[in-house]
Amino acid sequence: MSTGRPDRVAPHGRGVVDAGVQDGTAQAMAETQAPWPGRDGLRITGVRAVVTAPEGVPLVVVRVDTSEPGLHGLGCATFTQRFMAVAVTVDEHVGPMLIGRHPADIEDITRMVHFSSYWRNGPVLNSALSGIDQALWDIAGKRAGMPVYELLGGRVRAAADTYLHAGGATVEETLETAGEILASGYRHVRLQVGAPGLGHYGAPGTAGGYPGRPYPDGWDVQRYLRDTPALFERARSVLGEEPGLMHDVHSRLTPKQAVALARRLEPYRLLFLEDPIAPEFYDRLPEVRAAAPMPIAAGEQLGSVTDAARLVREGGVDLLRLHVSAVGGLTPARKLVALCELAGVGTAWHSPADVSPVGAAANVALDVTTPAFQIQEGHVYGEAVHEVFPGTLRPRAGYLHPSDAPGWGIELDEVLAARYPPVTHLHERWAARVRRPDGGLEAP
Ligand SMILES: O=C(O)[C@@H](O)[C@H](O)[C@H](O)CO
Ligand SMILES: [Mg+2]
Repeated sequence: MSTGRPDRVAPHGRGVVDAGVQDGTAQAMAETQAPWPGRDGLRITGVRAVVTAPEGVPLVVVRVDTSEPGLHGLGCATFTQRFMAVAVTVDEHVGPMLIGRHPADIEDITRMVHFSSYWRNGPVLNSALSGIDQALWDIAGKRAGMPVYELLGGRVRAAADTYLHAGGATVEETLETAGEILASGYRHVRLQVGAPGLGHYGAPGTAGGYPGRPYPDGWDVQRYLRDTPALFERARSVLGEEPGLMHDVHSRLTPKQAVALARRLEPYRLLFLEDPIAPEFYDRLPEVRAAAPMPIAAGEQLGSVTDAARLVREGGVDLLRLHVSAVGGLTPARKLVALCELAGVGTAWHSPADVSPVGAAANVALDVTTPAFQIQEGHVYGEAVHEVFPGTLRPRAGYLHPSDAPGWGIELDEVLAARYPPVTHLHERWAARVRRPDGGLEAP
């Protein structure tokens, strides 16, 4: 792993002598090799994680090297809240199993890695798996001379329509930002408004907003249930009928509160209402969805392909909203896409600042190759990200067009990446403050 922090740099074999990997020289493990001959002599020669935070958010990518000079692949393994755990999983546990394998055996390699821990799934293991999976797809594309979207069967649309976030301290501030986003060419915008104390999710608060309460910086659910319909009522009168509007509850409501909010928002015709309830209660999403007048989008916190499939099969979502790396990468995600297509469920992949540009490119490859696609969350990466990851997609008139370069079309400048060392506990410092005014912790 390369993190730009010398104290954390951990080359293979750090203090641990492995049966197959010694002295930092990668050697193939006999047991993890395919029981069939490779079509040619190409082999995986190295696997490592790189952690970098060019815009403050720690990103994890995996680089897989091969025996062919210059032929390597990149995959997104970003789980920003636990980036070090993912990097160690890649470097110490998973990477060595890939040495000597032919990079074309993506399905077998990812199944082998998945089964090999016996206890499997979860965001740490799946993010590591995604890093290698997407890197192998990148290599496959480069070998074929094709962008990954062609390997997936080719386009069914030109580009992915995206939305950005508008979140202000007041309704007017939120709508001002929303107006700027719409004026710059986007057709859809996610609206969040602030509140006293912590603020509502995605928008600022005011310190000490609930004086005299046990926790004056808290978040008040009843206030949220009043503020949100007021935000959307004003939004329609200011922004008009045309823009697509959405809202992220960020999983803070009970199923009944979620239904009440959804009904109050009906006149404003949201494109979707996101994460109305916490993942712990996903078995109650079907009842929320059945009672909600607008499409329900959920799933960014899923860390299991099985749980995601259940959400689709049991009628919990109108729009499946995966953090693709958290379910294990492109290989499991494309199976879920096929399930969505067959079940009449749409897709709206998670892609804010804590998805790497490689992951964002994987999202777009899925978006442009499935009829199930509905909309894509967008994030305008800062220039530092473009420098570290040359080829990072730039939205054009609100659309993300896939790169036509082979693979993902994205490279990684590791020298520059090292200039942006990751900082721990950014998200945790925020999440630990999400409490009600009585001091009780809330799902963040
Ligand atoms: O839909 C979103 O973009 C948010 O839910 C963020 O992904 C979440 O706060 C973690 O970064
Ligand atoms: Mg969200």
